Amino acid sequence: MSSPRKSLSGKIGPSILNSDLSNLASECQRMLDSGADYLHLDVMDGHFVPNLTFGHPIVKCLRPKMPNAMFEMHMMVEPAERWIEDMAASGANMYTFHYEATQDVPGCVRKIKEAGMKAGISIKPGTKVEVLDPFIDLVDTVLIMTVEPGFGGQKFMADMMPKIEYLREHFSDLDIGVDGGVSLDTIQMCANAGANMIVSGSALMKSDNPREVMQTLRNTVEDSIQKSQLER
Ligand SMILES: O=C(CO)[C@@H](O)[C@H](O)COP(=O)(O)O
Ligand SMILES: [Fe+2]
Repeated sequence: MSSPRKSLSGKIGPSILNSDLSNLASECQRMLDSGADYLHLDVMDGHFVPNLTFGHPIVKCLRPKMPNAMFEMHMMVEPAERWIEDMAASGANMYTFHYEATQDVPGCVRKIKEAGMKAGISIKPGTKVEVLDPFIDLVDTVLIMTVEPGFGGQKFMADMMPKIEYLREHFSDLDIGVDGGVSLDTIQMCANAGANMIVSGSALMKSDNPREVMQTLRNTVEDSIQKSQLER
């Protein structure tokens, strides 16, 4: 018996990397109040990427202030497995690790699930998308990087769109995320390619009206999903 079809929806996850980190909780709350579906929290270890951000102690402090928020942890750390238990204990909902940062993808996913979180897998711009084929059934989402991980505010790499197109063509129900330089100028490309989980940092943080930007990003994705479903 085939499993029931999952219906895709457009979701917006603000990245708070380029926000005022001295006011992290209020910046997160501002994004939630503006209609964010989840928060994309970028964890960098100064080793896998050439930058440092924050770790599970911060997540633990944020959690009680926003008990119902969905925290997706973008773990730019090596080894990828290192912080699974601590992040789960601190209140993270999803642990998105990098393919390039582990020797054992299935083992890493198993530990994430055993810790009670959803699992996401991400690839850097230089990694071929086909390497993910054996692992798609194991994970909840795939996150395609459209900048070199490490910094917010970089230029969107349009040449990553074929990776998203490949995934959407082969895995029609998969939640596909895109991260890096996503803005009102680049969302149409992401939506056309088939991304449905939209991470956006600077474009939201710099906007005077993040609610309107989120709504436009979401509508663009939803329109594209509807169109592709009509074409099926
Ligand atoms: O993971 C990363 C960068 O490594 C991202 O989440 C970005 O920080 C998103 O910010 P913008 O590129 O949208 O400014
Ligand atoms: Fe990120």
